[in-house]
Parts: sequence; structure tokens; C-alpha cells
Amino acid sequence: MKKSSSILINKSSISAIAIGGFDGMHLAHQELFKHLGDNGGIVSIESDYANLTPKTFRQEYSSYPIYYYVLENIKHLSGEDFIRLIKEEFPKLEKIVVGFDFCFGKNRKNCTEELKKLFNGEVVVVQEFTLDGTPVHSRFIREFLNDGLIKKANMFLGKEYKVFGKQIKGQGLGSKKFVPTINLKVDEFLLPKEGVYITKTIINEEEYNSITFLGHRQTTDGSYAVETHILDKDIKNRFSMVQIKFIERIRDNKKFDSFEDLKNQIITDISSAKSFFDK
Ligand SMILES: Cc1cc2nc3c(=O)[nH]c(=O)nc-3n(C[C@H](O)[C@H](O)[C@H](O)COP(=O)(O)O)c2cc1C
Ligand SMILES: Nc1ncnc2c1ncn2[C@@H]1O[C@H](COP(=O)(O)OP(=O)(O)O)[C@@H](O)[C@H]1O
Repeated sequence: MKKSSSILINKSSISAIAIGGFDGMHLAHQELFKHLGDNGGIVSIESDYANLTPKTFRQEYSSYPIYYYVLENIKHLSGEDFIRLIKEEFPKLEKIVVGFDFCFGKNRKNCTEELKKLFNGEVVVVQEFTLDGTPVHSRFIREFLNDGLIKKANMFLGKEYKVFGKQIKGQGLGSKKFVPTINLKVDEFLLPKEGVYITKTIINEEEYNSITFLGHRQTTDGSYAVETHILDKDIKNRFSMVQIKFIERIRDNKKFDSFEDLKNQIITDISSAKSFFDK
């Protein structure tokens, strides 16, 4: 398999593609990629609802080059026109890999049978991929995240769920009253259920053990916040891009009667996180 990026690989060298939304680049998606061979590529159809790996965040999860197409721009095409477009875009195309539930063309009128008729090359249809009897689909992963079931989401993803955010100014209370935190603004990514999580935080390609609070700061100003505290390290600069990987959920978000009670709880949370990383 080639290590590559979509910018470097010319579409005219691609002989096999996998087609789909690929939000999450989860285990079932990876099953499709196993059929791509040496000159494979991924055709990713970008939709508005993609929020696990939104926009162009998918490339880090595959060494095959990803070619993005915006659903809005192609959804009016008939099945025939869609296949014509694909053949024009990838002139050496010999193989298309899709899942059992793949449909395409205006109103998703065409599915795998029509694909086999319309494409004059090999069509590989991958049967439904399941884990412990549950089908792996991005919609179920979204449900796990909404329910705070981070370990289950990570199992289905085949990796730790990760979001990207920009550092923003906090209330200025953290360092003075509690512990210092990096406050983040996260757009487009689905955030797991409110609560406290054991996480890893990536800043400038360096990965740090951390603990992250997500939710309405009921004890202070009530506003929604994503705040990460790096364990055992003082981080002073401001960062335009911070990544957070979610590992385990420790507890629910709570309202405390006093700042002191919250501070004591935060200290307990930090020691749980440290024991997790030490074990
Ligand atoms: C590990 C951790 C757990 C937290 N848990 C809660 C909580 O349960 N309830 C709450 O209202 N705020 C919680 N917070 C958020 C604090 O209220 C917040 O860090 C504090 O208000 C400082 O905010 P600032 O960084 O904007 O100054 C938590 C913060 C951390 C780091
Ligand atoms: N559980 C699965 N088993 C087999 N193929 C799948 C599975 N989930 C998705 N696919 C295939 O992967 C491609 C991308 O599908 P997509 O609809 O984006 O995934 P999801 O169902 O997770 O939202 C499609 O060709 C689809 O048929």
C-alpha cells in the first residue's frame, strides 16, 4: 500500500476506488479499503451531517489518497451521470468497492445491482460488518458519543475518538481557583456527552496525558465549555489548533455548592486520571 496524500497522487493513476461518506473512517470503512490494492483511492462524499471526521479531516485515517466530492454538487446527477463522472475523473478505473447498503444517483435511486450494471469493471460489494453482533455504522457511533459511551465508540472506530479545536480565552478562574485549563472552541465535530473524561491532548504534534471537562459550568458562569487540563505539565502559550482524544469517561457534569467542593472534586478527578495512565 502506498503512503500518500490526495494532493500528490494524480487521479489518472488510480485503478480502484471505495465510495461512500466515510464519516468516522470506522472499522467497517477500513474493511472496504482492504480491497483497494496498490493503486487505490477513496472517493469521499462530503455531507452536512458528517461530524465525526467532518470536512477534510479523514486523510489521517488511511494511507490511500482521499478525493472529496461535495454531496450538494453531485446529488442531482442520475446514476448514469454519476458513473460517467467517476470514469472521467479516474480514467484508469478498473474496480469499485462499496458496502452492501451503498446507493447513488438522484434520490439514491440506484444501489449495488445498478452499480454492477452501469460500471463496466469489477464491483466488490462488502457484506455488513458487525462487532459483537452490532452493525458498525457512523450513526451508532454518534449515539454512543451522545450517551457518553466513549469506550464503545472507540471500539467501533478502531481508534480513539478525536476532535480538533481552537484555543479561546476562558473565565480566568482556572489557574486562580481550580487548576489551569486550555479552553477550546470546537466547531463541526460532535462532542461527547457532558462530563469529565480521561483524554490525551495533542499540541504542536506533542501528545500529553490530560483530563477534559465538557459541559455547562454550572458551578461558575453556567456557559458551555470544553476545557482540558494537561497532567504534570505547565503549558503557557496560546495555540491555534489543539486536538483531544477521548479515552474514558470518569463522571457526570455536576453543580457544586462551593468552589472549594469543585476544586476537591477536580483534584480527585486528576488523581483518577493519573492512576489510569500509570497502570
Ligand atoms: C477536571 C475538571 C472537572 C470539572 N468539573 C466541573 C463540574 O463538574 N461542574 C462545573 O460546573 N465545572 C466543572 N469544571 C469546570 C470549572 O468550573 C472550570 O474549569 C472553571 O470554572 C475555570 O474556568 P476557566 O478556565 O474558564 O477560567 C471542571 C474542570 C475540570 C478541569
Ligand atoms: N457496516 C458496514 N458494513 C459494510 N459496509 C459498510 C458498513 N458501513 C458502511 N459501509 C459502506 O462504506 C461506505 C461508506 O458508507 P457510509 O454510509 O458513509 O457509512 P455509515 O453507514 O457508517 O454512515 C459505503 O460504501 C457503505 O456501503
